[in-house]
Amino acid sequence: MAGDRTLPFFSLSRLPGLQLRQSWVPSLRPTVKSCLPRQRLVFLKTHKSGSSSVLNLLHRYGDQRGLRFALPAHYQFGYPKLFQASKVKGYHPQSSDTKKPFHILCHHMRFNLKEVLQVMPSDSFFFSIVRDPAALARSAFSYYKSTSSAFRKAPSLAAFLSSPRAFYRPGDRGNYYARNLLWFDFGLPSPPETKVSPHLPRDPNPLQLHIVPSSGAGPGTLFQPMTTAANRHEQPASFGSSDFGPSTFIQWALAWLDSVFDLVMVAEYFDESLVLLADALCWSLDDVVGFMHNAQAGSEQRLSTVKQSMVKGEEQQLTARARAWNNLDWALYTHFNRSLWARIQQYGQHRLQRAVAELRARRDALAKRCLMGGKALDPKYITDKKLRPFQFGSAKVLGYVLQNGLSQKDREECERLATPELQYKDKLDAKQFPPTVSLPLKTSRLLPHWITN
Ligand SMILES: Nc1ncnc2c1ncn2[C@@H]1O[C@H](COP(=O)(O)OS(=O)(=O)O)[C@@H](OP(=O)(O)O)[C@H]1O
Repeated sequence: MAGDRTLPFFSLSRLPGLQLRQSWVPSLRPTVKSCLPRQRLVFLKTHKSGSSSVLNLLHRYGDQRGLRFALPAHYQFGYPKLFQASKVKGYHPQSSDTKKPFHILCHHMRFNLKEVLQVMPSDSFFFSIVRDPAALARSAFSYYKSTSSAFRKAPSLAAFLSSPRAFYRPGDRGNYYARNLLWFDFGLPSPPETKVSPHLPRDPNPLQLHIVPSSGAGPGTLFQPMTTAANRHEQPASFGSSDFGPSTFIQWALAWLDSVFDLVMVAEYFDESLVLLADALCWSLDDVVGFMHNAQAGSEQRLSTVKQSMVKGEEQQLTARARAWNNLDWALYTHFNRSLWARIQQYGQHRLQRAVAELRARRDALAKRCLMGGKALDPKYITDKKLRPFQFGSAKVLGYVLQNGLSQKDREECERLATPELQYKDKLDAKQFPPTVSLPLKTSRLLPHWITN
């Protein structure tokens, strides 16, 4: 695979199964650093899945090392439209991987591999995070209550999930938040009730598949994978199958994601995921330790629904309905949950447990040192604008207040850990694009031409 890194553009370097398998081999000797820290990263920031907590560690890592972020003009890359390279601030087309100037691409987007690879080298580390669709639905319902027309009409999440079609119409305003949000964020199309043209473009993104109305070709001609490098390798058996239907489509989409993403974290196993992330990137535990961001007040009970053993009947029903309604996300979630645990097995369960315990101890120590009350607080206590999270949705978004009397060094470190994503993005933006001093006209006229040109 090393050779692949030198190949131009996207087509040859991210092949199903190959790069993935190699980058998934965990390091064997944790104490000896024989690897080089990876610093070209693409993080697909999925919605309502713990992604802001990951963003904070990426912001800090890049900030402290002077890495260049591919930043949106505002806070997202034209979402819900598919990502376009032209939305990156300071982007200029570069054909060669080595000339691509950015290290980290990590703000909200709808994933679009072809365009991402216009901005980021093809050997970047691609990762993302998923969350149990039941927990995600609870979070999204509260956050996007007024944004999604389906949620807006529904009196409660329970009412919505008991008869979602009474409230939900696919193309209506903001309704990507109301169903299969992860699938949408990964840039995947809906599976065929519709059918797929056999003639497909040279494009690695399944969104570019030509989906034709179901009155079109017969079932045997529904689908062929795109004419990319993938064609130079064995196609998975299911591709040629004559009974191609939604489940085959889902399997194909998951296989495609496996070929693109080096790691998909799972919010319910956040710390386990962080340990694997540090290992895969050759980063230290200190690089990945951080605080939880963007939690909504009252959500503690909602977290880790898959781990709760004693959920009430109603909650169980709601969970089951949310997973069924978000069937594509459930397929994604179970797939990546399985991959995570396979990877944990490879890493070693005991070794992982020790690392997770170490990570938590470091987080606890940081919380004690940095945070008033040692935990996230109601925004009414957060008067410092730099630290107050953006308030949106029907619940309060929690944030942090720093301890008094910190040394300057501690204060800087604690502030980095506690800074919400929007403020941190603004800070990085100001650093990468320092405001140009605009001199009064009279003065600038007096300046020599080599300064003004
Ligand atoms: N470490 C960790 N583990 C598990 N869950 C976590 C974690 N960090 C954040 N969260 C929960 O994720 C929700 C916010 O997700 P995002 O940051 O992705 O939201 S956003 O799309 O950027 O607005 C939000 O969920 P709700 O509180 O249920 O709304 C957070 O509580």
